[in-house]
Amino acid sequence: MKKAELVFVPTPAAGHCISAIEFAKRLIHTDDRFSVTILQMRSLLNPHSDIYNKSLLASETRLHFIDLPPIDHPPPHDLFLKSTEHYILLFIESYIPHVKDAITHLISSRSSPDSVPLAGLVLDFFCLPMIDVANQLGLPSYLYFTSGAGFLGLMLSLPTRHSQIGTEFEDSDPDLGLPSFVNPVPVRVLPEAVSNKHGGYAAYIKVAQRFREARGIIVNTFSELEPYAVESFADGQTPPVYTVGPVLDLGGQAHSGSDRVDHSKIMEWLDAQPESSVVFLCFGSMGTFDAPQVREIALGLERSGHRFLWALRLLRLDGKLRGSSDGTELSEILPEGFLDGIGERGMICGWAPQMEVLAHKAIGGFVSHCGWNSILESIWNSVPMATWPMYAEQQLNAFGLVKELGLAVEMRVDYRLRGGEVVIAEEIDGAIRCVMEHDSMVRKKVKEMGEMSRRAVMEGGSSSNSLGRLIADIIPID
Ligand SMILES: O=c1ccn([C@@H]2O[C@H](COP(=O)(O)OP(=O)(O)O[C@H]3O[C@H](CO)[C@@H](O)[C@H](O)[C@H]3O)[C@@H](O)[C@H]2O)c(=O)[nH]1
Repeated sequence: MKKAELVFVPTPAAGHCISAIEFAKRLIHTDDRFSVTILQMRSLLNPHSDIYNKSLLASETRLHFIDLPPIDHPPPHDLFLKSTEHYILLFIESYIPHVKDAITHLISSRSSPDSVPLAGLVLDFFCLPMIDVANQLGLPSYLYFTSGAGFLGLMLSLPTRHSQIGTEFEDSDPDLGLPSFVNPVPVRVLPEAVSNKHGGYAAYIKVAQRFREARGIIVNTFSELEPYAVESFADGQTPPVYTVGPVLDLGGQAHSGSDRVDHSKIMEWLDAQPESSVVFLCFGSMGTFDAPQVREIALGLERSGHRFLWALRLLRLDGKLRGSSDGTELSEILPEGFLDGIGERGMICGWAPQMEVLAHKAIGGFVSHCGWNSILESIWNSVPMATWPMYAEQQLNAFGLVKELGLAVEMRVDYRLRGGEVVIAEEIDGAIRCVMEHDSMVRKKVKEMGEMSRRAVMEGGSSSNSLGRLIADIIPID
């Protein structure tokens, strides 16, 4: 039997890395000819990855991890504050020599005729400059895209616009006609990077220019969710696109590190709540708020009168709470009497077992930052969302959910607003009421889409078939 080993290079941040690992698991569980080696850079933002990886090593015999040596000169931290995307790209590019060494070593260790040959690289989108390494070593490269097809369409369109216009987007630019969206897309919902003059735009262009060099693009979506976008890729220029999603950490294993808050307490509290009565607020692996915004959320929750579970993280990446001193107690930030007043009506935690929470019958709505994994998890569990995008492509995802798909209620948030503006309690209250009480159409659509998402990955479903086509491309039938 012909076997094949793939080398995955994920961006070392939770939203990317865990998705890539889950896809690797999907691949090896679907076809026992595959094994996967994952090259790991030092984690940018996910200190818990080690715990997860160790547990996987014990259970997945065809999944291997190689820790790349640390880089000598990481980019200066102030670049991160000017443009996260620029920083991440520089960080990843510094790893190229280590990636090349690791793969060269893997190839030379398989020189005997009965060893499993390397069949290609699977790269995260920030890792696309590593296509050069693959080319030098004579290996094909696939892109594993951890976000949706709508955003993929934007990335594919950037090189053409860049060759014609050559500069960053401006807020005054007219709405954009993107093949991956039915409606014209306002520039204000594009990722901040495309307007960023401190390296963010240049980083996006650099990466976007490599997309069409991939042998195939694997996307964590399913064709029933974004049919318009998926069809737009059949343009004769885009490499084959394989929609393989939802790829999810269904067991919630990846996010259950031992130092997380007491998950069983959260689940016990949910068990005691009536069906569909709790609104869940959670903002991804990196979403944090400053003190004034935390207060407004608390006031919004109070006004709405709904039961809530709020995954609240105060600390920023620099370890400090903006507008407050380090180590500020929650009770000093929240409105007076809030913690005493909520009684059994609400629960605040630092990190929630999101997948498990969304699957719980007590959850009636989800206020989400619209990270792509959160969106898929919400759809999978048929939970309607209220959108609160924060950074990266989340505003575009929110636009897609609300305007194109009708799967979410819009909260008016302009994440580009800087300088102390907050989303006020009235807006938060309104969105919570809308998602919990009024929008039966959204609820119905999410339920239908949730069912479709589960069918997509079953045998004969669209994503399962697409994965089959990908496998046939990697190991062609003789
Ligand atoms: O308290 C928490 C917070 C998060 N999660 C999990 O963490 C993951 C978060 O992923 P995602 O929703 O995609 O958010 P980010 O971590 O912010 O993901 C990054 O990567 C995504 C995929 O590329 C992008 O869509 C986002 O914009 C980008 O910020 C999900 O699986 C959640 O279930 C928890 O389990 N508990």
